[in-house]
Amino acid sequence: MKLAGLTIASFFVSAAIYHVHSRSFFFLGHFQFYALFWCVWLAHAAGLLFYSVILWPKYLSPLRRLPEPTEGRSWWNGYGQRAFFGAKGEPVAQWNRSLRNDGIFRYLDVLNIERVAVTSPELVGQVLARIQDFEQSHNLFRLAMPILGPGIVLINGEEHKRQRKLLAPLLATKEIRKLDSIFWDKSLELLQKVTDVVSKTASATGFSEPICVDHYAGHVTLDGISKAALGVDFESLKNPDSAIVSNYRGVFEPTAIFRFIAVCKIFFPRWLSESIPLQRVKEAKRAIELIHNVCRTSATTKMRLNANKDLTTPDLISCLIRDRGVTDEEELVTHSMQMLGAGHETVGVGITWGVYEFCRQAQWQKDIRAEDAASKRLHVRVPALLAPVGQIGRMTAHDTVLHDQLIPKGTTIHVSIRSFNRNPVNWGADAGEFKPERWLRRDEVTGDLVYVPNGGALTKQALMTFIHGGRDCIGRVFARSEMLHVLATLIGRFEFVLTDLSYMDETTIPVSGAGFAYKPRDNIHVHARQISGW
Ligand code: HEM
Repeated sequence: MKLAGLTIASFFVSAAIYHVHSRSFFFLGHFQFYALFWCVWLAHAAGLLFYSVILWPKYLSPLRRLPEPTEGRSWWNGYGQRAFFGAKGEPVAQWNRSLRNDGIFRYLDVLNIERVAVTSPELVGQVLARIQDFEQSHNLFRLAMPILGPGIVLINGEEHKRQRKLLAPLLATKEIRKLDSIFWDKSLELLQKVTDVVSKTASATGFSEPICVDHYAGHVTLDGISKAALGVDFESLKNPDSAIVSNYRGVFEPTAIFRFIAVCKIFFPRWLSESIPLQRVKEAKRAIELIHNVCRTSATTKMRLNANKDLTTPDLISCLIRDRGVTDEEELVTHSMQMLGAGHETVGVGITWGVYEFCRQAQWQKDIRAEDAASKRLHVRVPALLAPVGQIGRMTAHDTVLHDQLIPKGTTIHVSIRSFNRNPVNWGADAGEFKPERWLRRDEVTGDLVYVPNGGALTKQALMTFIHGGRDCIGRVFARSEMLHVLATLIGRFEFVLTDLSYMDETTIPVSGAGFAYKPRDNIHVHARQISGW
């Protein structure tokens, strides 16, 4: 928009200057006019850049009085490099620990664009509750809309409300139970795959060659969500190299090119970013086309079946058609894409971190096999505690006030889930330590372990993994159930150890800054050994 405005303004200014000097209206055929136009355009662009990179953030913005980190900050690019390469949510978590603040601070991002980080339970609660003031990030919309369509995760306002009302009941506990058989089937298929690898590659100690957890977690969850949401099995466990699977999974590879393309999508028009001559761009386009076709075919087949009263499958799209009367094909494709987008990578990354955490805590692997109901409930919560989505963004829909601070329209607000889940205000002085045993208590009378639902949290909404408020994750029951099935079967049959023991220290694991999920950049590899008797 800014680029178009700049060009139009430069055109008229150059035309006016040219006319004053030459007294002619026929400037379009003259070389001098174009030379003048580019000079004016460049002068405008430099002025605009100076204003937005220096003048506004440093001398004019009402946000400049908020506390902010300054150590190691570039004078023109703020913490842009860190934001580009770093893991989502981690910088805000670190600044929240080191910077004196009242639950709200500012930091400068790429080209000194201002970001507001909100960290205290009260302010985070307000940002998540006031969804008309703090909308879904427009950058996320620009990035994901061409892939996922105008669906619930990306849109705002009345249409968001309508879609949420339509979809949320389909993901309630009662409905998710109907999908259990899908989760079991897929977990067993995965188990067989890993069993094959272990029996083929086991050494004298019984441990297998390195197994890439991300690979299997990504495939089992792609199959799970495609079957449960669309009623179509992508069969990625069976055929990981099929066109649809390899292209689609490639879209989520958190490489530097991924990030570069994402930035281009934010700053440049869609036609331009989509015509970048990179293999990755072509593959992504191909993957989206393939998936769209699958979603469309599935929707039309189901609508036909429904017309004959033959639609009996429990998947979400079938429920939308049969029980909620949705018959618009385009809308069904959008819902399918949103479910695939929201419910695949997130759960896959959750399972990866779950296996990682079990490797760090060998005793838990034994506990879970001991079938203690309370510790089982605790341990399957582990991936959720680790927060597969590190941070969310919101954008102010208009000038608004938060904590007596005026926040201009269009400002991006960041809530670091990583920071919130480990904030002493929420969990006490030992918040930084990963202690899932917070969720367990020994009953004084019976001596049994009892599961404590809120984990002894000091504030009501301390666990932010699925966030809270009017845009909280409607897929949380689905996610927990799928993770439970997959992890319980894996840990039940295998003992896992990390291949790289330096990774026992969580802080040594490089995490990708690309993509939506808080994903290990170089994957997690483990050795697996089959437990006798399982
Ligand atoms: C461990 C796995 C998951 C995690 C950590 C997770 C986390 C989140 C988070 C943090 C949000 C808020 C995003 C934002 O507002 O920017 C969200 C929204 C959402 N999630 Fe999940 N999610 C998970 C799995 C799922 C699954 C399996 C589904 C669907 C089957 C799903 C469907 C959705 C939808 C539709 C929204 C948008 C809700 C709205 O805007 O009203 N999620 N999720």
